[in-house]
Amino acid sequence: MNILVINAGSSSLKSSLFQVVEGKVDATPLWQAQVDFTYRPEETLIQTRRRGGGWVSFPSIPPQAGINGLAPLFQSLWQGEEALLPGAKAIDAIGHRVVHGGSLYQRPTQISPIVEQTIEQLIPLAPAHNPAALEGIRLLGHLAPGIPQVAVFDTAFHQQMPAAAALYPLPYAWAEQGIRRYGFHGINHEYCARRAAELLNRPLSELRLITCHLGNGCSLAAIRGGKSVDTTMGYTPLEGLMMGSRSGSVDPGILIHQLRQGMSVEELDRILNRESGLKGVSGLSSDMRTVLEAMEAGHKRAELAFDLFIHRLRSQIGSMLMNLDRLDALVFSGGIGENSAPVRAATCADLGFLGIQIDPVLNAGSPRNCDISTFDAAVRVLVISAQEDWAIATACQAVLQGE
Ligand SMILES: Nc1ncnc2c1ncn2[C@@H]1O[C@H](COP(=O)(O)OP(=O)(O)O)[C@@H](O)[C@H]1O
Ligand SMILES: CC(=O)OP(=O)(O)O
Ligand SMILES: [Mg+2]
Repeated sequence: MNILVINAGSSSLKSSLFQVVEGKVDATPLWQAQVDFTYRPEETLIQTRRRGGGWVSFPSIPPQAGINGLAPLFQSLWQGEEALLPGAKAIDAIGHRVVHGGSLYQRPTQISPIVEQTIEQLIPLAPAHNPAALEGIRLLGHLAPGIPQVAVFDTAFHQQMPAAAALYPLPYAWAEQGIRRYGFHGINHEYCARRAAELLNRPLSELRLITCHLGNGCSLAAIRGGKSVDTTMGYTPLEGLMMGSRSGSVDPGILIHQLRQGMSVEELDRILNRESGLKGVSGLSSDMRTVLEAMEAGHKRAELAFDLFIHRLRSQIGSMLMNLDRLDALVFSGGIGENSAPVRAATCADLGFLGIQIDPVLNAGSPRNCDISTFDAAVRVLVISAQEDWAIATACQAVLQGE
């Protein structure tokens, strides 16, 4: 069985082709692609890699062509001399990451016209994400007709959160209209919880975890016995932590003020989603690497952006902690969580009173899927590589096998 995964984001797309071997999705994909639509104004960066090989460039497309312009990339899998598969029919299933599934979808779901319609209806709640997922679903439906497609929702893992965590203190009628906290990055929070249980060699059912997904979008989850009991993102992926270019939570009074001053809704949306966070405060970039480099070179606003990021991260870890009766492990994942020793060190600094203490040598040593806490710390601190694509393929396999 071959499963193609499409993980479409607002400005990038990741894709992987997995093989099911002896009933399990093989962790190493046969093929991977990374597409960056923001690489240059006139050029999309497309790179592909086959199992065992290095990244190679694939002919670029104009960024305005968007996901539809990627038809040759996907077709290259089953067409031409270099094709990996004998025809599109050799793909047994296509799995898509869909960021917002609303209240309807609590588990991965095979895509039908109704599911597609719902994803479309949810665009206002995830305007930077759901349109890309839809474009991917439609493109593959066209390129590989008849192959089952499965939507794996980032919201699904948080659907069981208790009402006190899932609702806002707003008029209850709003909650009845669906204005409630959904939470996101569930695919990776759930994966991290399972992987943490493996690394700790303990049953997931008895673990109390806080998972930190720190990528371009950032969120935390408090996980009790494998279930999400609270998370920092809410109705949209704008709530919660400070992110690359998103503000995270701010006083809604500020938004009312700006609207009263005449700012348009579109402008406010753009500023909160694209011009805030690390980018807005540093004035430099939404990329943590750039912020860290500038900080080392003495750039004051980069330092301020970093300090704000850490302050909010620590505050919200504290908030997640209060949903648990103890903490077994704090998990770092996502591009920042996996790669930035300074972020992990600053997040865990002086938390010995909570039983959190990391080993500076282990932390600095490019940890991958391992424990970086000191040997006697009560709380384990783990670094876990996000494997969203593999998790999507695994969910996709389960749906097709009727599990
Ligand atoms: N070595 C590193 N040090 C600090 N930050 C890093 C490092 N490598 C990647 N990052 C950061 O990870 C973020 C992107 O995370 P990623 O999970 O890849 O994004 P996405 O949410 O788009 O999947 C960027 O802010 C990037 O700067
Ligand atoms: C939901 C979300 O914020 O996703 P990403 O981190 O990929 O932007
Ligand atoms: Mg991501």
